[in-house]
Amino acid sequence: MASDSWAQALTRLYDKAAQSLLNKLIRSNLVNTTNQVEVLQRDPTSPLYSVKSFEELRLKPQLLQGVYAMGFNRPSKIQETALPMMLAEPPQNLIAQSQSGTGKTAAFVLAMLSHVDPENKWPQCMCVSPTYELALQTGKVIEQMGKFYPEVQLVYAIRGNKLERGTKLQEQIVIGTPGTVLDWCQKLKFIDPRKIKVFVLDEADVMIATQGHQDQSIRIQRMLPKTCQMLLFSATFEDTVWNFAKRIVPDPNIIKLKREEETLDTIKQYYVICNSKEEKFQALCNIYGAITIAQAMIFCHTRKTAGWLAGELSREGHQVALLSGEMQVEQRAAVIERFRDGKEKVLVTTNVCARGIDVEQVSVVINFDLPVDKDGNPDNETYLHRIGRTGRFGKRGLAINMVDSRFSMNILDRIQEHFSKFIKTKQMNNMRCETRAHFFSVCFHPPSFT
Ligand SMILES: Nc1ncnc2c1ncn2[C@@H]1O[C@H](COP(=O)(O)OP(=O)(O)OP(=O)(O)O)[C@@H](O)[C@H]1O
Repeated sequence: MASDSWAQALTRLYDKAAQSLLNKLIRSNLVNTTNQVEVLQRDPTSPLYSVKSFEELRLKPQLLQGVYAMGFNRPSKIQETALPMMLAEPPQNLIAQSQSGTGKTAAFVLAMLSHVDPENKWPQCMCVSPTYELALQTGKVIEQMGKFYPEVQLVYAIRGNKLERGTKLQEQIVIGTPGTVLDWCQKLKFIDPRKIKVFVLDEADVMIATQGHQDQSIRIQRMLPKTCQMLLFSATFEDTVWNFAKRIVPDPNIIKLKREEETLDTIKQYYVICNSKEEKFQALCNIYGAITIAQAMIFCHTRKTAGWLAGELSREGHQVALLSGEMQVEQRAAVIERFRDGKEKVLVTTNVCARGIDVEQVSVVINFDLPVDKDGNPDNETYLHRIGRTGRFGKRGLAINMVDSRFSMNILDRIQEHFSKFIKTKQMNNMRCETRAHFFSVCFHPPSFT
C-alpha cells in the first residue's frame, strides 16, 4: 500500500466502488445460492440460532410490514444466521462475508432499525460506506424498509450536506462516508459518538482500497463506547480485509458464505483458428444467428477493439451493446440493465468493466481476444472469471476462444495446461452447428436420456 501512488489507490477504489454500485443498480433480485454458511462463533458454548422466517425474529410490526412490502418472503442464507446474532440481547459483534447480492445490506439495515429507540432524538446507529454513491444506495434501503416506521429518521453524513455549526442531530440513524462522519463526530460535534449503539462498516473490501478510509474508520471506532455493537460486512475476505476487520470488531462472531466452487465442468470449451482480426469478425458473423438464440458476452483485450467490433457488428445489422471503460457508472448500469432485460442479446466488452458484475443469464462467452496480463502471459484467473459467467448455478455454458496467431495458440495451450483441461478445436462450420445444438439443448431443456 505504501508504495502505491494516490492515483493508483484512487483508481482501485473507484473500480471496486463502481463495480459494487453497478451491481446494486442493476440487481433486482437476490442472488440465489445453495452455498453453505460457515459460522465461527466467539462463544462456542452459545447455541447457534438460525431462523427460517422473518416472524421468528419477533420484529416490530412496522418493520415486518416493511420487509414484506419489499417483497421478501423469507430470509436469505446469510440472513438466516446473521439476523439472530445481530438482534440478540446482549448485542453481539459480527463480521460477515458473503458475495455481493446475497442480502447483507438488507440484514444490517433491519438490525439498525430494530435497535433504534424512536423516542430518543439523537443518533443511535451509524453506518459507514466507502463512497457517496454507495452511502446513498444504503440510505434508500433504510428508507424503504423503514417506510412504516416514520418516527425513525435518517441523516446522510456525506460531502455537500452542510449543517449549521452547533447543530445537534435529532435523527436516529446516520449513514455516511468515513471522512464526513469523522468530522461530524470530532470537529463539528453534530453527533455524540458515545451514544451510538450500533456501528456498521459496510463494504469493508472496498473501504480498504484507500488507506485514508481505513484510518478514518478506525478513528471513528475508537470514539464509540465499548458496549457499541460492531458489525462489519464484506463481499470478499482476503487477508487485508481480515486484518482490518479484527482491528475494528473485538470478539467477533464470524459468518462466511462459501463461494460456489468455481468449476469448468459444466462449460463446453472450444477454440477456432482464424488468421486475423477480420477473420475473427467473419467467424463471429457466421455463428451470430446461433449465439443470439440465447445471450452472449464477447470479450476483447482493449477498449479500441471492443469499440471496433461493436461498430462492425452494428454495420452488419446486428444489435449489440457495448460496455466500455470510459462510460460513467450510470451509463454502464443502463447498458447492463438493457442486456439483462434481453433488449440486446450480445454484449461486447473488456475485462476491466465486466469484472465483478453479475449478469446471470449469459450462456455463451466468446473470447475474441484471449486474456493476457500486462506481461503477455496467460491470465488464468480472468479466463476462469470470464467463462465462469456461463456455467453459473450448475447451468450449462459454452465458451468459444478465437485464436489468431502462434502467440494466442501458445496462450491457449498454457491455459489448458493450467486447468488440466483439454480444449477442443472446431471448424467454423461445425462450430455453427455445435453452437446451435448447444443452445437448443440449453434453451429447451430436453429430457436427459444420457
Ligand atoms: N430475504 C430476501 N428476499 C428477497 N430479496 C431479498 C432478500 N434480501 C435481500 N433481497 C434483495 O436482494 C438484492 C440484494 O440484496 P442486498 O443488497 O441486501 O445484498 P448485498 O449482499 O448487500 O449486496 P452488495 O454486496 O452488492 O451490497 C436486493 O435487491 C434486495 O432487495
